[in-house]
Amino acid sequence: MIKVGVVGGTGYTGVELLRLLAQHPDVELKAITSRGDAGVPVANMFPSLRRRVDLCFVDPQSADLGSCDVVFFATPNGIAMQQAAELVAAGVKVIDLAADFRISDIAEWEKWYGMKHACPELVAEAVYGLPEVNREAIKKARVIANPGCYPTAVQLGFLPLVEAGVIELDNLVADAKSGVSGAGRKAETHILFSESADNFQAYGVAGHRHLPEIRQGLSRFANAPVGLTFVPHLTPMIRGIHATLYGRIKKDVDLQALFEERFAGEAFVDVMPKGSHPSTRSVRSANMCRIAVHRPQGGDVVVVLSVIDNLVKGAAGQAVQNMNILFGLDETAGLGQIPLMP
Ligand SMILES: NC(=O)C1=CN([C@@H]2O[C@H](COP(=O)(O)OP(=O)(O)OC[C@H]3O[C@@H](n4cnc5c(N)ncnc54)[C@H](OP(=O)(O)O)[C@@H]3O)[C@@H](O)[C@H]2O)C=CC1
Ligand SMILES: CC(=O)N[C@@H](CCC(=O)OP(=O)(O)O)C(=O)O
Repeated sequence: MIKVGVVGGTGYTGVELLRLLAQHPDVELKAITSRGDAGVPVANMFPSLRRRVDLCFVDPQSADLGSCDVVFFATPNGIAMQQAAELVAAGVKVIDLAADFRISDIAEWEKWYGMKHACPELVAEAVYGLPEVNREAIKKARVIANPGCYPTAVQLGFLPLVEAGVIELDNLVADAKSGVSGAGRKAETHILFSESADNFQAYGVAGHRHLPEIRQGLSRFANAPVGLTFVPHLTPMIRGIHATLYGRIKKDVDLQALFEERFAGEAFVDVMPKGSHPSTRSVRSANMCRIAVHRPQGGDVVVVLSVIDNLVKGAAGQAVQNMNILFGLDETAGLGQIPLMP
């Protein structure tokens, strides 16, 4: 059994990790942290986990993380980078759901995240955990930077087009909508029910911190610089991201075949039949990205629709997928959930 620690077990991605890990055949949960709720049984806070998780939260300072095989950080940005080096030195694998190890350019990271990086040397060796691109490197990683939610939906949607040189790279557009759980469980005015329900709003148009992450990924796929306009929106649903992606076609290829071939054999990317409009509900609670590719009126613009559950393929599910790859398990172990309908 793989001994697992979760730092940040009281948050949304933390409890989602617990839901998935508690059903995983090869995992033993050893430590789940909370600063404010240390000593409280996990199942008291989350009755959905009654009879599945019998641990109490422990304070992160006193948690025995060094005896785990892998530790997930489901914490705000800037926490994992303070503890990763010590864990790695003790032979513990680290999977960070936050952004501490996602951006190779430290100055760029410090600019967008507004803090000094505590551990730049590990950024250089960390592997960006997008399995559909980096599977081989993930197998050997000591630190995995789990991708952001928007970056997962946007990169997977653009991947076949950018890799194959099918679209112009100077002016890609990603118009993305997220459910409110994307903002986490901490109290903030803009995510109050009376502010976010029956409402719809763009934000971060001038620059969102996922912009450099997406741009870095797309530039690597293309092996060339990429121009991207990224506009996120908050939409009144709990879970889900819907990304609508636009690019100008420069090479006339069978787009449906391109997508089907690129993702053939991928358990967690579903290329839908031609003409489809994937819904966020079709991936709710599942580790899945569903994609449809369109060429409206046969023109020179390609439109890709990419949907994920932000908490699963956009966070905890992808983190478990990375753990499976890292430990040589079946990549789908513990990730067989079928989305909830309705
Ligand atoms: N929500 C989403 O859809 C996605 C989130 N992410 C990223 O995952 C991370 C977690 O997000 P999310 O679960 O939404 O956030 P939440 O705000 O819901 O939870 C944050 C968790 O971190 C713990 N925590 C906060 N500060 C510290 C600290 N200084 N030391 C140790 N633990 C701490 C909190 O627990 P306590 O206060 O009890 O200690 C809580 O359990 C973030 O970096 C986020 O950006 C990534 C992809 C998608
Ligand atoms: C709806 C909402 O607020 N979403 C969050 C992004 C989600 C997230 O958790 O960001 P990371 O993946 O980088 O950690 C935001 O825009 O800040």
